[in-house]
Amino acid sequence: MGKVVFVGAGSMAEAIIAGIVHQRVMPATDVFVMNKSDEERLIHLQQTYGVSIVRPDRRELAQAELVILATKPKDVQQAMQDISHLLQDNTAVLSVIAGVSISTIEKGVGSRAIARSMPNTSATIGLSATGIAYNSSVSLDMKQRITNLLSAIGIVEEVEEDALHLVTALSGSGPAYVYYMAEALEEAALAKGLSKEIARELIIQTLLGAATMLKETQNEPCELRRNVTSPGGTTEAGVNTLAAQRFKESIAACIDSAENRSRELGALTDTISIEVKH
Ligand SMILES: NC(=O)C1=CN([C@@H]2O[C@H](COP(=O)(O)OP(=O)(O)OC[C@H]3O[C@@H](n4cnc5c(N)ncnc54)[C@H](OP(=O)(O)O)[C@@H]3O)[C@@H](O)[C@H]2O)C=CC1
Ligand SMILES: O=C(O)[C@@H]1CCC=N1
Repeated sequence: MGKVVFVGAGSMAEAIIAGIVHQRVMPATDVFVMNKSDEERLIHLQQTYGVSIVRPDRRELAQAELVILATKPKDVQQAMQDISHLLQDNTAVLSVIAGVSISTIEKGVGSRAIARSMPNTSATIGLSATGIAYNSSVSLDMKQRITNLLSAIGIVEEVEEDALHLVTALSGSGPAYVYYMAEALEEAALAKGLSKEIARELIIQTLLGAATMLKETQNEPCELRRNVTSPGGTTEAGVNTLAAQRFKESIAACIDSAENRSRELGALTDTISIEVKH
């Protein structure tokens, strides 16, 4: 991959940069970062990862093989307006922004190779679960390069663009659900007198062990659950309580709300018209 420019330098950009740099996918100095105004943030990324800061004339945008859009959805229109006239025709654009459609990005940066992805913050440690969709201008070669880049931060699954709303709800937001579960387990344990240190260690190992069992045994989650559940035992008592409190229905409603919000964010950005300079 040639030069890569991140437009937006927040937590998601940092997670991807950390993955790219730690996995040595490309020289850190070929990774450039720019944002709206927070210079301290750019310096932090430069000092932590060895990436380069886009210069004031933003010449790196004209030299980029790939531009990664990593702003909040509400800021992407302005960001695209600021950069589109600086891009070469053969520069590809990869978005990591929730909800924003490929057609909105095409309106913002012109007709070119565009990929829309949904990684998650586990990218920081190379364990993102990333969904991706492409427009028809992305060549097989560019798909491969983008997949290689994103593989440095975890697994990559190509899906139809519309499915990215669901992917966002499932694996984009997913780490937060797991952390919420960890919070709940820890609060329950602390309330019953276990020390925070011991509770934390037990919970981390339990989540890690369960995720690893799912991956390594390839068994169905319900089968693994049954293996833990002795008839008349403690797990049955606990799981029955979760079922009575409508655990699965809560999770289904959670995914539904997050997917709907992704669609809403997309609809909001689709309706804003921008002045395109290219
Ligand atoms: N956090 C997550 O778990 C995930 C997030 N995402 C997506 O990643 C995107 C970024 O999220 P996150 O990193 O958390 O957001 P942050 O708020 O941390 O970062 C947003 C960045 O965008 C920059 N920015 C705003 N306007 C412009 C502009 N006009 N030109 C250039 N840069 C601009 C900001 O710069 P400044 O600070 O100077 O204003 C900031 O660096 C979101 O769209 C989100 O949907 C995707 C997957 C997971
Ligand atoms: O909450 C959000 O909107 C972003 C997208 C997925 C994770 N964080």
